[in-house]
Amino acid sequence: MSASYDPSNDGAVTDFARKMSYGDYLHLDKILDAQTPKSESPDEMLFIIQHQTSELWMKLAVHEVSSALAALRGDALQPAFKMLTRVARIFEQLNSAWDVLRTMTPSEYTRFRAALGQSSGFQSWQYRAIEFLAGNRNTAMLKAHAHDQAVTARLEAILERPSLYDEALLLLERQGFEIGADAKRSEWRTTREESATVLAAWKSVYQDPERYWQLYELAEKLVDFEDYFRRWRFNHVTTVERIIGLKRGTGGTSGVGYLRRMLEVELFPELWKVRTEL
Ligand code: HEM
Ligand SMILES: N[C@@H](CC(=O)c1ccccc1NC=O)C(=O)O
Repeated sequence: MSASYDPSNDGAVTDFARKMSYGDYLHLDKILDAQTPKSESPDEMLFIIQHQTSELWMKLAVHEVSSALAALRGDALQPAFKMLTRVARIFEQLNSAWDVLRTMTPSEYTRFRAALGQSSGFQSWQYRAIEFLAGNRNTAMLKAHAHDQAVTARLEAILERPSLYDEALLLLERQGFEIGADAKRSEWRTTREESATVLAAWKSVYQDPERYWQLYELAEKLVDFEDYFRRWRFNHVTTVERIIGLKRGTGGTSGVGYLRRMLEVELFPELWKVRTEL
């Protein structure tokens, strides 16, 4: 291609005075005007963009998990599978993003860390929404959002209804499996108790995949989702240790100690336990 090539001779549209352009459609004016570093550090831009892009991907994850949950409720398994696959891919994307942030050294981060004040990813409501939607429901996590009525209302609305895993268990029941206490719940705000009855139901599914192919596929989609989610947590805690060591978090927690504890959280416990049983 020569430097004098003019795409408008090829039909490229160039007059957007009265037409919607790429930037108009994507509201790039808003998005690209939202990076305001609080320090002189040249690395703060990386930190901001890393978080903003993560929040955009999380927005899509919230959207997809919500849709998957509704699809399961309506017995539309194929669409739910497609959405869950997409959620796993989003997490893969979030996981790769750590490689960019890891290029920031402790010395570089220290130059702007004080400017962050007490803000922290701990206050990411979209992250909490994903956890709540999946089924990890610790209502104590609502406290950090009490100052924001709109966010609190959105999180409360998620807690009012069954989680993704609850919907998977209700589907098991509709397909004829005994799920015990999970079939009789009247409130959804808290994380359910692990159950031997549910474990036995999943065991039957895994012992005869040909017979229960759809439930088997659903179980593996959920495990895939949790697998990627765990990798995200692991990448986070490793990056955090690499950058701030064992310092307390700006959000007030013990930092790496807190994040290591969170590595133990299981979203779909019986789906992991069933492996030992086969
Ligand atoms: C320099 C990079 C980072 C450091 C040093 C860091 C540090 C921490 C620490 C210490 C915590 C514990 C809460 C606290 O007391 O502050 C935390 C929580 C959290 N961070 Fe980060 N973080 C980093 C990057 C990120 C990125 C890129 C994201 C993506 C959005 C993120 C999202 C979160 C979330 C969602 C939590 C809450 C986790 C939970 O409650 O299980 N962090 N972070
Ligand atoms: N908790 C971090 C600060 C931090 O990482 C952060 C601060 C503001 C916005 C997002 C953040 N990312 C993840 O926690 C720290 O203790 O250094």
